[in-house]
Amino acid sequence: MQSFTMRPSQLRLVEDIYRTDQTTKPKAYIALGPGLTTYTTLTATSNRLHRTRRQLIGQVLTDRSMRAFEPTMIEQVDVLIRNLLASTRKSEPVNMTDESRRLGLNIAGLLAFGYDMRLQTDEQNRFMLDMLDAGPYWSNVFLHYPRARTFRLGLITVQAFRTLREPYLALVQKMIKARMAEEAYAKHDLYSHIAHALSADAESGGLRDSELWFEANLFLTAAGDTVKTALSATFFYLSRNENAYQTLAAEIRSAFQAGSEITGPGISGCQYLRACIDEALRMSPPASGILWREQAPETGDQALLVVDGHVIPKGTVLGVNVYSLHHNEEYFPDSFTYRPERWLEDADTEARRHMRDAFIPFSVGPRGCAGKSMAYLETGLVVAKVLWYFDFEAAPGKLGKVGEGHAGMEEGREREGVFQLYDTFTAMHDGPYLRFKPRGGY
Ligand code: HEM
Repeated sequence: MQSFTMRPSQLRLVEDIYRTDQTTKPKAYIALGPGLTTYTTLTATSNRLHRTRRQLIGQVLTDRSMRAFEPTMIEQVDVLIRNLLASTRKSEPVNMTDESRRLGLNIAGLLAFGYDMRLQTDEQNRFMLDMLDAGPYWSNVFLHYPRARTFRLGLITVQAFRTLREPYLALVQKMIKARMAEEAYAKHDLYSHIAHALSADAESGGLRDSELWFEANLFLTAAGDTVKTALSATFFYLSRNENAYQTLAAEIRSAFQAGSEITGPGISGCQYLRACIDEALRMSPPASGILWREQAPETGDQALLVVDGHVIPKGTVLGVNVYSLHHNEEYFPDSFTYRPERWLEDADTEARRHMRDAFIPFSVGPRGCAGKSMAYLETGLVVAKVLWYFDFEAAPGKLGKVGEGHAGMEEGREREGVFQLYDTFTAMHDGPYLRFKPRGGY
């Protein structure tokens, strides 16, 4: 008789399904890409193709590259700070989902195309945000139900999409044209890192022009749409948990002498900040559903995929639901309570190790997020700068309740203290509406 597990089994599933090169993305993932025959780093079903692509695009996402990109990011965060300041002059509450979407997508555009869409200050290009809501929504439908493309639903979607897609593609074309008109090293963006690999033949691991721009386009969703949720959720929980708010405010306000000192290296020492962000990512993961996998064809006909002691038939798709794992009481006691302190209790116990292993907002293994450092840098800078310059609280009245659960909503959505997400592979949400008050002489 074989004995398999001393470890709780959801962790074993994460280990066997994700922390391995025996699995890959199933074919249906193509729905998340630009077309039915074109793969990107995110959608590649061949692990070999994936490795090459990941190596190429990974160059612009390293810690070193992020240090060079940081001033551009900070300029955008400062635009947000000015917008929040303007809201205080008009005494208007601010919807943090809207602000975070504009900021997140604008920064993604700067890294992907070296192009400033000015989403935070100008209405003109904000149709991009509608496409980035509709795109993941429908891609998620087709990911789970690929045959829908061939049915009437497919036709209806194509029609509905056309009005959103045309201006979106026109702006993408404009960004590409503008970028190609400049020297490769004129900006610190994806192009500057991988222009050298363009037009090389496939054998040498190079990229065709169009493939580069599909990867750049992937950044818009991968970086824009996820960071928006991380930020909205962090602000939601801070505005409802006085202790966490006060502890974090004290940390940020004692760590820096001026807002201009808030930089990547500076916030890396702010442990409570990181704990607040991690706790928000745990409770409201930006990709909250199941990241499907199947046995990789490269493992060969004879290889067996064994998951938690079971042989999985070839072609079976499987995965772990991130939201449910992050709310598994075995790993996260009192899992619907926002408690950043859980990340700072440093006893090296088995329970603590299991908790860390069960925290997978960025997924894990070879197909885990390529932009994790960027995500922490961006969310950390925003939250720290906002708390440096402002005090904030939930807006009064009904507006202040937008984004939270309440009795009478569908089952599972009744908890007031929980930020409500709608799974679209990434997530849709609304709120929180916050009222800001400038601190000190700002
Ligand atoms: C809080 C923010 C973020 C979260 C929670 C997040 C989460 C994830 C997850 C769960 C995956 C795996 C998807 C799958 O298995 O299908 C992923 C992949 C990816 N993410 Fe992120 N992400 C975030 C921010 C970013 C940023 C800022 C970038 C920058 C461009 C980025 C780039 C990517 C890329 C390129 C992939 C594909 C990686 C691969 O397949 O090798 N992400 N992300």
